[in-house]
Amino acid sequence: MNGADGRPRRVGLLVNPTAGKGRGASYGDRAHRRLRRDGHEVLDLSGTDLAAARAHAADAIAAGRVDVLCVVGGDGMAHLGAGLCAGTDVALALVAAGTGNDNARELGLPRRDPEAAAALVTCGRPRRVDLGRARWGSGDEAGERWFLGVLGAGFDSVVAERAAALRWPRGPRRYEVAIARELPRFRPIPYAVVVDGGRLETAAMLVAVGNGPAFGGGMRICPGASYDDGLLDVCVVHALSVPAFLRLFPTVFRGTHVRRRPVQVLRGRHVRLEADGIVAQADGERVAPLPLDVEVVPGALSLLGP
Ligand SMILES: Nc1ncnc2c1ncn2[C@@H]1O[C@H](COP(=O)(O)OP(=O)(O)OP(=O)(O)O)[C@@H](O)[C@H]1O
Repeated sequence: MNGADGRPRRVGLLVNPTAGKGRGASYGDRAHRRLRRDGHEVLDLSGTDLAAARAHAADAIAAGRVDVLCVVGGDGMAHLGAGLCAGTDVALALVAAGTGNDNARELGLPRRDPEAAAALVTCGRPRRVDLGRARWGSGDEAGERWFLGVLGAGFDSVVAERAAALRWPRGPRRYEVAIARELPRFRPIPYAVVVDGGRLETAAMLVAVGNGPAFGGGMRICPGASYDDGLLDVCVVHALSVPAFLRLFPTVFRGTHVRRRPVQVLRGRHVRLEADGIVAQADGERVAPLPLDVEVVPGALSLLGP
């Protein structure tokens, strides 16, 4: 079937109904209606959970049944979609419906407007963007994960692990509770960070590897990162007292923390992160315990943008 512009569009639609405190379900319906109205053939690949959604979409892509994958959700869905489309000819469309939407915002995509976002399938321009690829383990234990925005391994990911383990409260408030519990006991983490062969050993609060600039709902942890420069930005927040760490926190939303002395920014194509007991998160999704090797893969994703 042809799209409104005459180009063939078989659209795999992947909706996370839980995204944005339940906004995902209605945004998914609205995106679906818009795609159908624009004349596209829509294949609903959504699942009851993340694993089912991933399996449906991976099967459809492997079988050559879709030209475009349209994901409806937050950064977690952008993460999933980027990984599914990486290295394929299937273009990704993002319908931002999350709480953070860091990638959609930094990529200049519509937010809170599912019709406008879905319309990019018809009239958007495909743009090649870089992806990060994290690899770990060997043999049967080996794994890899693509990511679009930021991979974090430090205080941020310790808090995320803690929040995931909490039964109560639900939603973003669980991060506030997790921060309140972790902060008093948190000690700088001994890391080895190897960027293009240059090894840095340091005690730090966190290390973030950015293909894009932001994570955590507007925190521009790697403000100089660009999705199409063929490089990863690495932000190291060296050891700080808890009060000094708290004072640094608001500056991260503006990205001005990088001008402060305890913060160091490195840039390169390959990054190895080593630390004991730290589990990395990327695009807000759990990845794997360190050590990890991260590389940038230039132009790995075709993204539909304005
Ligand atoms: N049916 C489903 N399909 C996909 N993911 C689901 C589903 N149900 C629950 N999830 C969970 O939703 C998480 C991703 O949420 P997503 O990022 O899309 O929204 P958000 O957390 O509200 O937004 P943001 O990450 O931008 O703050 C995944 O980790 C996954 O476990």
